[in-house]
Amino acid sequence: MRPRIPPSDGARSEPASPPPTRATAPVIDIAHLSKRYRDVTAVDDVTLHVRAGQIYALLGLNGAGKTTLIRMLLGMIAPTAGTVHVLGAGLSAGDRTAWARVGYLVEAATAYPELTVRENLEVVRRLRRLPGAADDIIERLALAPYAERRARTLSLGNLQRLALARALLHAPDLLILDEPVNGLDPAGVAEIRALLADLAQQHGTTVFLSSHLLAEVARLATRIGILHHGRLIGEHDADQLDRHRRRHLRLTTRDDDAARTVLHAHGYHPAPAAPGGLLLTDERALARPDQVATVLVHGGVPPTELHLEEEDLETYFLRTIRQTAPAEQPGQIAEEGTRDA
Ligand SMILES: Nc1ncnc2c1ncn2[C@@H]1O[C@H](COP(=O)(O)OP(=O)(O)OP(=O)(O)O)[C@@H](O)[C@H]1O
Repeated sequence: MRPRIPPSDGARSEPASPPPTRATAPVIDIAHLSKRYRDVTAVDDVTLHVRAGQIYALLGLNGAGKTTLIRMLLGMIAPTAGTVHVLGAGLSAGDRTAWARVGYLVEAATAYPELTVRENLEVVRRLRRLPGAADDIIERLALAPYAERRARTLSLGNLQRLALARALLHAPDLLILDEPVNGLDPAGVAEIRALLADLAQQHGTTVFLSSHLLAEVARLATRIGILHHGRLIGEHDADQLDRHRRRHLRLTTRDDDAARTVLHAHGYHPAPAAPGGLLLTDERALARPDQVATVLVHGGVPPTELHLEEEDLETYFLRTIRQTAPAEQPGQIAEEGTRDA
């Protein structure tokens, strides 16, 4: 276990209303952050906080401003306005103590092409003066079969694993990852998801990551921010996401007009569905589909099919984005949203 942020100094023995301790202070504290490039506002007045142990996923389509925000977080570029604090410090200010506790991966994974996977990790280990060998991290990132291969011969997915291994080698308290699952196949995505979840749950590592794979990454996060055109248009605790996803009861009968009349008579509000059948969104219908079926049976129009359907995460995210972008054509957004890595 790595050292945790100490609690308040304990000089007083009596419990009192807790003062704001370092343990409760955000690990990442971003306030009114903006970055403008001539006529492009890449990041627009973003305020967000990431707390210790959270896995915060910043989700957005290509060009939403994710990389720009992460580069400001790491002090690689200067904000046009606003402030950024990481572990209580500004990383750009060259605070070595904070840097020693941060692992990061930004944009395309790179490595020394002529060195093997193991040698690449050894370089980082020596630079950081870390004890031991790199075997543990090689195992954890499933890189053992490639340990003696030169980096230039690796697939994109394995290069990404190597980049993650480098970011994790010094067991950082905070991991900042820009598109960490880029180039990985679905099995690779699932592995990285398990690894990050384990780091957060078993070791208390805080993770801040960005991705355009909305649904894929949302399943890993404990908190989600949606970035669109540089603006943070929504934030949710992951366990609250289900509340926001639309649900409906889809039913078909042999006579939809008769079914609609029966349902109306019982206080439901059916709407026509495409390509046929009816949709119900009444809370009462969603909570008790069996009662809807009973009403229809008693009314002489038994349902031939009855499904409780829930919007998937991808659809939910795209709807959220679309609602804040009325000027755009839905088709454009859908295309953008389904674009692959
Ligand atoms: N150095 C730069 N000069 C001018 N415009 C830039 C620069 N860097 C980024 N941008 C613009 O800022 C916007 C946000 O880009 P950014 O790379 O941060 O988005 P992103 O969400 O990371 O996208 P992607 O997933 O495609 O990497 C884009 O319109 C991009 O063209």
